[in-house]
Parts: sequence; C-alpha cells; structure tokens
Amino acid sequence: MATELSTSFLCQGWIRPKHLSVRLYPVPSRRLIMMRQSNSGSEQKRPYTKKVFRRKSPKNVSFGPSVAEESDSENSNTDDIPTTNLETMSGKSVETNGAVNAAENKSSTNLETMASNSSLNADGGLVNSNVHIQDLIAMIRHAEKNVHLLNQARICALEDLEKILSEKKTLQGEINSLEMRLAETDARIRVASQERLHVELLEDQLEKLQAELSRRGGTLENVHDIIPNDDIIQSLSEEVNLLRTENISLKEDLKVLKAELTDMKGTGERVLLMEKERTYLESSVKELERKITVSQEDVSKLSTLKSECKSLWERVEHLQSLLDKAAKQADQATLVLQENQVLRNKIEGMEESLEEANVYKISSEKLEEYNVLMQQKIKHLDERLQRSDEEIHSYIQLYQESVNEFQDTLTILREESKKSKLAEPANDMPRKFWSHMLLMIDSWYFEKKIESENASLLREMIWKRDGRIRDAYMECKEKNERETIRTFLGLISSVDRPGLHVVHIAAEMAPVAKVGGLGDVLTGLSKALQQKGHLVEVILPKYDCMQYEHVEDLRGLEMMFESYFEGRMFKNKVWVGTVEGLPVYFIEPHHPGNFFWRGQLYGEHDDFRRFSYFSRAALELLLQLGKRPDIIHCHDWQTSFVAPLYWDIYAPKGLNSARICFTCHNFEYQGTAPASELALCGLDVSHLNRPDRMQDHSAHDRINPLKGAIVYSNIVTTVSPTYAQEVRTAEGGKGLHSTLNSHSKKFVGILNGIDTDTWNPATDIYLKVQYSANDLQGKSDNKEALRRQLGLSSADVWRPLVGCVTRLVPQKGVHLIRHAIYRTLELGGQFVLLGSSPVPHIQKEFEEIANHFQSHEHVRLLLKYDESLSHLIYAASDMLIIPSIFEPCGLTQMIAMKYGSVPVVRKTGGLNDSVFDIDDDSIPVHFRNGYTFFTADEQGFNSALDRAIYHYKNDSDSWQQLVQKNMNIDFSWDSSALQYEELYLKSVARAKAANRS
Ligand SMILES: Nc1ncnc2c1ncn2[C@@H]1O[C@H](COP(=O)(O)OP(=O)(O)O)[C@@H](O)[C@H]1O
Repeated sequence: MATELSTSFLCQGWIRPKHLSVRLYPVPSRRLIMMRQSNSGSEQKRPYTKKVFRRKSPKNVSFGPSVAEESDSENSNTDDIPTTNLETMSGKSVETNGAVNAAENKSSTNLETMASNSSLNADGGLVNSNVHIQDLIAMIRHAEKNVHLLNQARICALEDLEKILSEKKTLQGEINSLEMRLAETDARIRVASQERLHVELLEDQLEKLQAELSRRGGTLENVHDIIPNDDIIQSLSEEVNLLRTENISLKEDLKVLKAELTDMKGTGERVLLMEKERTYLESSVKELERKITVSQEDVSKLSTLKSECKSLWERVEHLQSLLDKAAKQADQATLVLQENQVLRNKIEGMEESLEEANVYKISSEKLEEYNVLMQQKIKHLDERLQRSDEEIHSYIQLYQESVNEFQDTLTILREESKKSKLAEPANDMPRKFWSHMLLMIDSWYFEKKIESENASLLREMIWKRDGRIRDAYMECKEKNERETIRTFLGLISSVDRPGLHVVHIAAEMAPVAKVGGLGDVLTGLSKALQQKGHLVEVILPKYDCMQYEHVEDLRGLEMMFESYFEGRMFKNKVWVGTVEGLPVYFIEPHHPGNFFWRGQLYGEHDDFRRFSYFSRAALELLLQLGKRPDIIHCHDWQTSFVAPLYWDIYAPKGLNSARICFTCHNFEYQGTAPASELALCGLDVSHLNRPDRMQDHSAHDRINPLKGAIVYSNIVTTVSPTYAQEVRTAEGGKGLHSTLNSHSKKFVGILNGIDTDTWNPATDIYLKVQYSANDLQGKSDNKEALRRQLGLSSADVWRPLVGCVTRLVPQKGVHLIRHAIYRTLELGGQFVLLGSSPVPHIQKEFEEIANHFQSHEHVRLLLKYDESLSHLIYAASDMLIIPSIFEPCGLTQMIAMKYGSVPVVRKTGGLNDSVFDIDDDSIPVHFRNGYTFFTADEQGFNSALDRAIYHYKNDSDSWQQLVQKNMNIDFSWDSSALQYEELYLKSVARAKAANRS
C-alpha cells in the first residue's frame, strides 16, 4: 500500500510553491513492518498544511506551478528586495530610495538657492524669495509624503515579516518532522542493508548448497529433497528484490527531502533579508524624519529671512519713493530752468528794445517813463531769476541728498546681504559640536590628511562657528572620510578671526582631574572665554586616575608624536575628547617612567621630571599640529617650564605666534630642584641658572621653575588682588617677592570666579532637593538629609550646622579647624568636616579626632575627597569656616555663599577680596556678607564664629536676608574672564606693534 502526501507551500514573492511526494512501500520483514507501522502512523496523523499568504498587492504574486516561472519570480525578489518591497507593500508606486535621496538633494539645493535668492541682486532690487519658500514647503510636504509612504511600506514590511516569521516557525516544524522522517528513513536503510546482507548470506548458502548438489551429481530437483524449505528461499529472494526496490525508492525520497531542506534554508535566508530590509527601512524613515526636522528649522529661518526681506523691501520702496520725489523735483527744476531761459531771452529782447528805446529817449518823455518801467521790469525779472536759481539750487541739493541717501542705503543693504550670504554663525549647534569639529580637523592634520594652512583656515571657521561647517558636516554624515575632507576643504575661503586663540596647558581640570581650586579655575575660565567667542583648547596629561566618565568622545589619534627628554626622543600618544564642552588633548607619554600612571596627580618623588616632560611634550604637540595660538596660558609650577621652553626652543622652531600668560595659583609650591635637572627637558642650565632667571634664592645650584615662568612670561597673574600684594612682601612671597617686584609691570591679581553651571543650588544634581534664594525650604531639606546621611541628631532643626570643605594642609589653618570643632560644640552647633591631607601627621591627627567623634550626635569628620558630598555640605550648612593662614583666592567661600552658607573666614588673600564683615562699618552695608577675623589664633577665630552663631540663633529674619543676599551675589567668571581677555588683547596688541616697528 502506498501513501501519497503532497504539500504545497505558497508564499507570494518570498516562498516558492513546492511539491513534495513521498511513496511508502510495505516492508516484508517483521522488524521493518513494526517500524513502518509506527512511522506511517505518525506520518498520517500529521497533516501537511497548505499555506497561502495573501499580500496586499496582487502585482508580484505568482501562483504558477511551473518551476521556471517560480525560479524567475524568486530571482526577481531576491535581486532587488528593497525596491520591490517598497513598491509591493505600499500598493502604490513609491519612489525608490534613490529617488527619495534625489528629492532631498534637490531640497537642499533649493534651500541654498533660496538663501542666495533672498538677498539683493546686482541691480539693487530684491528677488522675491516667496516662490522658493513655497518650493521648499512643497518639497517638505513631498518629503513628508515620502516618509508617510515609507512608513506604510515599513508597516507592510513588518506585517510581511511577521507572516514570514510565523511561516518560518511552521516551516521549522516541517523541517523538524522531515528531519525525523529522514532519521527514520536512515534507520530503515540501515535495516534494509542488514536484510540485504542477510539475503546475500542466504544466497551464498544457496549457491554453496547448489554446488554441493551438483558435486554430489544431483539435480536441482533433488535440491528440494535436500532443502525442504524451497519456499523460504523463494520468499527471501522476493524480499531481497523488494528491499532493493524500496532502497531505491528511499534514496529518491532522501533526495527529495534534501532538496526540501535546501529550500527551507533558502527561506531562512530570505527571512534574514527581510529583517535586514526592515532595519534599513526603519533607518531610512528615521533619517527622513531628521531631515524633515532640519527642513522645518530651515523653514522657520526662512520665514525670519522673509520678514527681514520684507522690511528691507519696505525700506527700498521708501527710498524709491524718495527717489521718485527727487526725480519729480528735478523735473520741476528743469522746467524752471527752461522758464528761466525763456525769461532770459525775454530780458535780452527787452534789453535790445531798451537800447532801441534809448535812441529815442532824449526826445520823448513817454519813452523815459517807458524806460523806467522797463528798468523796474528788468529788476523784477532779475529778482525772479535769482529766486528761481536759488530754488533750482535747493532742488538740486535735495535731489543730490536723496541720491546719496539712496546710495548709502543701497550700499548698506548690499553689505548686509553679502554678510548674511556669507556664513552666519550657527548658534543652534552645542559647544560640544564645535569642539568635536576642532578635534576632527586636528586629527586630519596630525594624520597628514590636510595641509597646515588649510587646517588653520578650517579651525578659524570653526572658531567663528561658521554655519557652512555645520552644513558640510551634515552633508558628509554618510560619506567616507576622504569625501568629507574634500567637502571641508571646499569651504575654505578667507576668514576673519572673531577672537583670540587661547591654549591652556595645565595639570588639573575639573571635573576630570581635580585636586583643588586650580581644576575649577581652568574649566571655569576656559568656559567663560569660549563663551565670549574665543577659541579655547586645553592640554592635559593623560592620568590613569582621571574621571574618564566626564570626558566625552574620548579617542586616541592614529599618529604618535615624538618629544625630547633626557637626551633622546620618546613617543607620545594623543587622546582627544571634550570636557564641559571644551576641546581637550590628553598626552600619554610612552616613556618607561610611566609618568602619569601613578594613581594620583601629584606628590610623586619625580614630579619635576614628570611635569617638565609634559611641558615640553605639550609645546611639541602644538608645533606638530601646526597651531598658531595667540595666547599660551600655563598654570602653577608644573607647567611653568613652558615659558622658557617656548622662548628658548619653540619660538625659534616656528611656534612663534603666541604670548605666554602664566597664572600662579599658590606661591607656596615652586617645584625647585637641583639645577642639573633642568637639562632633562632640553633647557640650557648654564643660560638659565642665574639669579635674574631661574636660580632659586635658597641656593646657587638649585633652579626654581616658578621663577622661570615669572621671568619668561609676557603676562603673570595670581588669583586675587590682595594675594598679589601679599606675595610682593618678603613674608608672603616665599622667596619670590623681589622677582615679582622687578617684574611688577606684567604682574596682576585677578579674583577667580566660580563655574555657576556646576555650582548652582537650583540645578545641582548632587543635592537631595534643589533650591534657590526665593525658596529656601530646599536648603532645610538638604540639612535634614545630610544629618540623616551622617547619623547626626536632627532633634533641633535650628541647631546651626557649621561646615568645612578643604585640603588639610598647614596653609588652611588646620589648628583653627581643629579648634572650630570644639568651639562649635560649646556654642551649641553641629560640625561637619570634609577634607583629606597629603601630610601624613595631619591626616593621622584628624583620623584620631574623627575616631573620637565617630558616633557623636553633633560632629562628623569625613577624611576623604568626595565631590558629591562636598555639594551637599555646602547646601546643608548654615556657615562654612575658612580660617586660612594664607589663601591665594579660595573658592569655597564663594561656593558657600552661592549655596546660602555664611562664610566665617580669616582676612587674607582672596578671602579679603570676597568676604566682608557684617559688623565692619567701613564697608558699605550691601557689600557685607560674612564674618571675618584677622589674628590667626583661637581668640581671633572665636571673635568671628561666636558672632555668627549668635546672629543665627537670635535674629533668624536678618540671617535669612543675609543668606538670600549672598545667594544673589554674582561670583560667575564673567567679570574675571573679561579682565583676562583685556590682558590677553593688550599683550597681543603690544606684540603686533613691536613687530611692526
Ligand atoms: N575633600 C574634598 N572633597 C571634595 N572637594 C574638595 C575637598 N577639598 C577641597 N575640595 C574642593 O576643592 C576646591 C578648593 O578650592 P580652593 O578653595 O581654591 O582651595 P585649594 O585650591 O587651595 O585647595 C573647591 O572646589 C572644594 O569644593
């Protein structure tokens, strides 16, 4: 008995119809019969399902059974899947991707045309841009339609995909069962071959028996006598034949099954293709959506442009009317002139008549009278002539003025239009974008893909935030790097510098590498200068312990650059990334000393070597990158080598565009070393180890990098006016007062600001609750949160919380900080200290105090560096103490005030310039903002803290007013950055003047 099953899979366009026919034969052996029964049972139970997937469009559906037709249809589907699907699934004639792109290209071209058309043409008239705007709108609508169609196509594709997936699932089931069948068939083949062996054995035996028979002279008939079971042999040979037939049939089945399996695999691949297509469609839709957004922005810009055009047009019309008026007046004037001419002719005629009359005058009285009359007439005509001359003159003047006015306006309009045609600053892009562009250009230059001059021009365009850079970038998103570079090079034209190019070289930058105020200043000042339109870049060492999560788009450049150290050249890898929107270069030296792989920024035995290496590498990088900065700004002794290196080595090498500005954030750290060490970075020791150059005041064989920076920089600053005075005294100058005095003309103190993006209680993400001067409830909530976090008592809301956030170094008045803990307790307050110390004995001392108060309900000491906790302490505390022995500027008092914590400070350095005592009558009331003391002892400190706590406890209203007033003081970088800007500009101008003369 044979069972015939046929299956037809039909999936339009994607799955060809398939015909499968399997013929099963009865198995004569018992084992085979048993297997067959179980198999055929399962086969018959599983019905083949006939699947027909209906698509929305009948266009590509092929139901034909012919193999040739099927394979054609398959080919057409697989060769051009995206296009076919778009067409098929949308059920309409949808434009292909190429067409969509063409439409987009057209749209951008029209945009450009429109932008240029909306300006004045050469004749001074305006070309109406409305038509083009309409075009653009139409194009956008067109693009929207395309998006809509693509969306539809995507939905169809998704539906199809779902269908195909479900079909795939079913087919998978089929495959599984076919595989099972294959296995069964295999088993059957194995059994059959065993049976065959058995039959062959029997045949052998039969042959042997026949041979034996013939040997014995018997005939075949006698065989029946010898082998009584003749039937068995007969049946066995039949069985063998049957098995052979079945074997052949099974092989055929196997072939069919294999073909089917291959087909199934093809289906899987098609499903994959569909999935790919779906992803592709989704990305196309996204891209179109993005382009529509851009187009819409363009439309809004165009409408602004249009309104501008309109107003310009009105002005032109007004001018035109003036011109018309003037022209009329000129016509009138011409008429009057003609009239005058007629009058003149008349006068001449009359004069002739007069002459004739004169001949008769003597004889005739009448003629005399006539003469008088004529004289009067002539006089009258002369007057008229004069008047009309004046009138003509005034008309001509008026006409001239109108023409001039018109010409001026025309020139202005032309210039305006030219300017607007030229790159408008693209303020819609974030600062990060421009930094990214800058780094991209640098890497091209560094990797020798563009020339130095071209790199400079592109940098300047980026610096100006030239809209063409943005457009080129957008245009090149899909292009490869070579094409992108070509597009960018096409942009280059003469560019005016919009500001200064400033490069900061420093050892710290908040928040990626911060130890103290230097990091804050670097970021705050750079941001403020960038905001003012200057091109600002930063060069830092690539420390292993940086807060890398604050660096965006960090990547290593392909090329290394070499720099000199210790008599040979070392390779350096350059990493680029943006920090707080600023472009930053991180130098990673490939020096066996692993200079910046130490787990900390400073405090290493070889700091002199580490930072002299870095200073030289930073200048080398600028040279290699072909940069032409106006200002190189270095900070503290770690980068003070830059100044002498620049003038002695790099300016002669061609890096000679810059002025060097050096800011000392603390004169206590001078980085002195044995003089010979200076030679490591290539500086000439004998040339520099002189009392008026880099020799340290303490010994003849030591050099002082800080002194070198003072001597070799064009501008020297420190961080507050009072500190600038203090360091010029023998007591405050730490040995450098005489150097500073001899360079006093270039030395100035500028008070630091704080970065109000980072330090703003209204937006601070580290706070439990954000707050502002108008809503101080948040401040109380933070106080409560800090108390809970540190396990302090919250029993009395009004118990004053005194905070201190500091490095624990002698400069900060550690003995007064320690005293403050006990004094605060005596006065009924709570005390929280956040600080860490690089000085072991101070750290140990404070650890003991911290242990002592470990579970005290009103005191907590946290001896670590913790950025987020510092924010919470500023917000939670009512007062912040800064009893410094000296303080170059100090940022914590400003941050404290911004967060409504009243500062209690010693009057020194920058504290003296920013905190003014509430009770100091010599200071105008509105400037008074904190509590100060002068004598650096316990009584002195008490005199300030006692008053502060008394005020807090006894006059909460005026305390709140004080808090609110302090929160509103402007401590931003605005005015300080302005002062730096002025210094830079003056210095650059001086250099230019010197070069000219
Ligand atoms: N332990 C600490 N944890 C977190 N931040 C700290 C810590 N100590 C100091 N700071 C921060 O360092 C900066 C100190 O700057 P500044 O007052 O100029 O002092 P200095 O630069 O002398 O350390 C502030 O931003 C302050 O919040």
